[in-house]
Amino acid sequence: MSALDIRTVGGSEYENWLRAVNTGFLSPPTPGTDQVERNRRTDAEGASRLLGAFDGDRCVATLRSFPQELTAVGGAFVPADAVSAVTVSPTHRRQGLLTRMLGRDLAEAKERGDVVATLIAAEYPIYGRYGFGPATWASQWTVEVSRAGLDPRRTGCAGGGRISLVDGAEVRKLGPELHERFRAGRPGAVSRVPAWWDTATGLLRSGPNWTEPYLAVHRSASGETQGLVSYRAEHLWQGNQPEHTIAVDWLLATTPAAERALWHYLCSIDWVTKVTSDGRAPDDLLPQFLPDPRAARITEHSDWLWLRILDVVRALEARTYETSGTTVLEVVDRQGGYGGGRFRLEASAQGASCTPTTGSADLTLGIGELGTVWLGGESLTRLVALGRVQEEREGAARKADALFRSPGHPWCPDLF
Ligand SMILES: CC(=O)SCCNC(=O)CCNC(=O)[C@H](O)C(C)(C)COP(=O)(O)OP(=O)(O)OC[C@H]1O[C@@H](n2cnc3c(N)ncnc32)[C@H](O)[C@@H]1OP(=O)(O)O
Repeated sequence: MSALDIRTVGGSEYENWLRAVNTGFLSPPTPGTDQVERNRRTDAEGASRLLGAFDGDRCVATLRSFPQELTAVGGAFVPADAVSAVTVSPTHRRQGLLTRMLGRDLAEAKERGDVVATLIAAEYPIYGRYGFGPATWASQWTVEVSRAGLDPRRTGCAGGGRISLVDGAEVRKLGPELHERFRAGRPGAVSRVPAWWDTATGLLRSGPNWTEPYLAVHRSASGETQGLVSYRAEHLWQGNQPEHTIAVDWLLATTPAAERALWHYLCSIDWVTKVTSDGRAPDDLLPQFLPDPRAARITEHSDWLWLRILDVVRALEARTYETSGTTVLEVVDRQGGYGGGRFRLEASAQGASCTPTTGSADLTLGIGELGTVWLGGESLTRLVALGRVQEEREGAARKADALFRSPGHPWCPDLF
């Protein structure tokens, strides 16, 4: 283990710390004024906790965490310790700095009473050893517009809704409230600070290469804002034929009608032959909005949000369950003191109770596996088949799956 000093980073060390973040992420090392301004704002608004490891005057390792709310199955907002900007400079890797920084951050999160820790993993093998498991997945979709079967003469919304192009100021006004309604209905979604909207609309920029996106809002017939989309055009002329691509930065909707209208709008823009979007839910309704669903293809699919349960009792009591039933879980946590133990979960439509027990277990699983099934995006039966969860009683995984399953896949549209 490295003997370097790890400490909370204060104001005057901020740019030194940011230089280390850029170095770890292989970005140009010296932070520009745009990046410093944007990150300072985001960190101040988000009440970020910054850790750094110092070798002499130089910051060589970084970790940022901040308070977040994560939507559980059923819509409750659960307090989370969101972890990001994890870097160790190439000169100081594999000396235990990540282990020390994350150990300290998770211990403080547990002490504060956070129920889970969350992060987006840069590489799959890093975080499993710390009790994290993948809990949401994201897909990249590509729509071949000419195969979609949409009528090119129709641009209107069904049901009297309306789509308007708007500027950044309007999105900053409408977005936060729309997002609050959205995240209440989507397990896996996370809270946002106001700076998220300033960054998405260019008021805050990370560097000189920023270009302005197109922004459109969907309003229902009664005038309620139900959807927002940000997109850009990638130009391609084949001879004298336009074959442009619309690349969606993000698309949020609170009703299927608004979602359908926004995708149809994007597919109806003249000159456009392809519409692409990263980071969508694996069970996105997009293909089913098209007369020919095969026009929409998943071109990439990967794990996205990772979860580390810090408090098994509160995590299991915070979510709802599809049916009534009881299961006893032996939860193995290699990092003692966080989440391990044997727990009896009793679930019904009225709520759930989870209590430590000495009764015999139905299933034995790691804390990371519990994180993986908690949002309903993975099944215990599959994890048993993979040898990652052990059935202590025949049929226990299937029975527990009936409790844990959720009507839709969890989805986290944010990168943090
Ligand atoms: C939430 C986020 O911010 S995700 C971003 C993560 N950061 C990056 O990917 C930037 C580039 N990488 C790095 O900065 C560093 O390599 C880090 C942060 C991933 C790891 O930092 P280190 O200080 O080297 O990790 P540390 O020495 O504590 O390693 C602990 C264990 O994890 C293993 N490990 C660390 N990084 C990796 C990796 N990328 N792939 C596989 N195993 C890894 C180590 O081998 C070690 O295993 P061991 O205990 O069996 O020997």
